[in-house]
Amino acid sequence: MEGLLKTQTFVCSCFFTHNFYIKRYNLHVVFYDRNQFQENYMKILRNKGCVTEKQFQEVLTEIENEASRRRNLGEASLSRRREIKEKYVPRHREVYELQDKFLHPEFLSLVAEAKTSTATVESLLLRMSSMGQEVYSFPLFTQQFCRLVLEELEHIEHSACHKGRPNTMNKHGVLLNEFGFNKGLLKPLRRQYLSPITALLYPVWGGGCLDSHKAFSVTYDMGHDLDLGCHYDNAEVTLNVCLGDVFTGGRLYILPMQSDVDTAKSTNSIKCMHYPGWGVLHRGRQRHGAEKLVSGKRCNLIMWLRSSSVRNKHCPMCRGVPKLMQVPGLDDGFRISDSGGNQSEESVDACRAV
Ligand SMILES: O=C(O)CCC(=O)C(=O)O
Ligand SMILES: [Fe+2]
Repeated sequence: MEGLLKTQTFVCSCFFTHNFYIKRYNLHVVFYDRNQFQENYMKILRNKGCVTEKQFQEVLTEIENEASRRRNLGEASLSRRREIKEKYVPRHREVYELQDKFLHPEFLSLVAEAKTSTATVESLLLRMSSMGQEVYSFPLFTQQFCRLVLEELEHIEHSACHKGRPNTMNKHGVLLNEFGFNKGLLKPLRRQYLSPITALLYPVWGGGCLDSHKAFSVTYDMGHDLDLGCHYDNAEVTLNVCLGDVFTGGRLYILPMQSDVDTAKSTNSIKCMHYPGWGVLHRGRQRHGAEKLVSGKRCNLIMWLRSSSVRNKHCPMCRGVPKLMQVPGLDDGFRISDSGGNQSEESVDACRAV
């Protein structure tokens, strides 16, 4: 579908009102206006140490700035893409085109197995590690490819072009689609390599009918962010791949899903060490965060994998039926077909989601 028809892209209107993150108080909030905010959060914030009028006003200003940034985001993204296309000269052109030699031999064998008609979760588990609670880890990229990507990201960071930052929580890192990583690298990675795996691992979460993604890098360093607060992703399935560098600490922790706690499947959180080249797959709505980096610098590639046939029914961020808005420059993976039904890229008949 994609590439033949012009895909109409949408965001849920909650993007402009929900999930504002106040890092200082480690709090996610909904913001419609000052009165509603004061009524809903004054007490909560006070309990978290936001006690003076000045502190409260600072929080308000921060959220209003973020709300305004989101309103202008589509336009800003389009303008950055124009600038990048005109001015950015890559350092390593080859990393923009996926080649099998970038992929770890064990990952290629995992994908080959996933593509067979006899593949099962059990047969995949002979080639990947289960961390419990539908969290899986496996080698994905070669060290050499990670090194090239890290150098490219460094080159991007030092370039004069404006950079789109991943989201409210990650200010250090870059939106990879704006720099042209999607077409030749990330889209083929999702379609040809990840989808066969996610179809088996996450059938009820849209793993069999992924049709878009949002990808970005995240960076933690001694001079700036060291950790990441607990959150869930705007994704049906998330891929988190460590690119390097040399670091200690910074483990990914993943909390049990409420449904797993209810059925007593698990009450323990999972801790994943990051190894350069290794990827972790988890459900996007499973709450998680990054522990404090102890030394060095860590950079990871995050792909929020999306399935329109799942999210069209249920927005992962506000948890309601999405109120779709078309905003030039913004795409949160919701889709509407010409006939008004749900339509997804490559997958309508292949979708195993319920
Ligand atoms: O830093 C990490 O490994 C986690 C990043 C993450 O969860 C996110 O950006 O959504
Ligand atoms: Fe996340």
